[in-house]
Amino acid sequence: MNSPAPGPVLSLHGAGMSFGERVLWSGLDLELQPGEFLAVLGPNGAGKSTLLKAVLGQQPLTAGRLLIGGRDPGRGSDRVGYVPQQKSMDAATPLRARDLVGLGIDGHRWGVRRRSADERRRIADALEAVGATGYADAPIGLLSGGEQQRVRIAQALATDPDLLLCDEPLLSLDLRHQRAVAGMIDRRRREHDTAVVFVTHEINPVLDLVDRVLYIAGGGHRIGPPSEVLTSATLSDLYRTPVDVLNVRGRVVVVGTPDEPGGCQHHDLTPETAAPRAGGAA
Ligand SMILES: Nc1ncnc2c1ncn2[C@@H]1O[C@H](COP(=O)(O)OP(=O)(O)OP(=O)(O)O)[C@@H](O)[C@H]1O
Repeated sequence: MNSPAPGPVLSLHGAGMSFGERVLWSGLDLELQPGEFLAVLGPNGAGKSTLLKAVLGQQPLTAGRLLIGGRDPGRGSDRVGYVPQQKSMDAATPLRARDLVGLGIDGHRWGVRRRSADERRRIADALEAVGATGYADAPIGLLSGGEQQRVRIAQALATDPDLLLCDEPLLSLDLRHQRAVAGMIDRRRREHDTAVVFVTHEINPVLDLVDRVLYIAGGGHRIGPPSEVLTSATLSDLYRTPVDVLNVRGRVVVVGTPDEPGGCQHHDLTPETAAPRAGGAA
């Protein structure tokens, strides 16, 4: 395992992202520590995925500074693992799960080549860590959504990154698989001190794991522990309209956000069991 660089894994200072007149976010200050779990929330189009692209070095900031382990972000950095938004793979995709994980290690190289014993071991270890050894040689397109998601996480972790970026990794998974995927990511950060940036529309399945929430909406943002950000007062202030955050049977439910064309959105932000840590949310 890489020993994590001392100091923050990710730093944003006065960071901003705009497209023309449209400001997605601005004045964003964040220092993410090793092992920290940051959930990024917000309505469609708020700029959550664009934040991940900035961290990946694919979209330059329009203001401020972004550093990964004290360095400028770069494409293909081994320090950053990325689980992209789920797209179902064609059944005819000519790749095995094992090959997809291998691309996490050497995907930047051209051409077919034999892998070293060390690379083969790293691939096998990554698959084992997510419980995917049993289908390592199955064509990726024939795996279920939950199985494919495990393989994507194995791919993102194959280089032993200091920072794991996940874009809606729970999308279209059932409750059991949501728990399994969230648990896998949590175990990783606890055992390897990997910092996690987790973009999601559903905070509930991960609420007990989250250290801080970054909530982006309408060009503004709030950042802090769930109990401070997921409150009626904070979200009403952010949305500049009355928003209620309810605690319903252990779930955080946000009511009244103006994200939908029809007006009020009723949007279930949290999971299924256990009293959430956002205790002040009701
Ligand atoms: N290169 C670009 N040029 C112009 N506009 C862009 C560019 N990249 C993203 N956008 C716009 O920025 C907005 C934010 O996109 P982004 O994908 O970050 O949203 P999101 O918060 O991840 O949304 P969702 O929850 O729907 O996935 C969108 O309206 C998108 O069209």
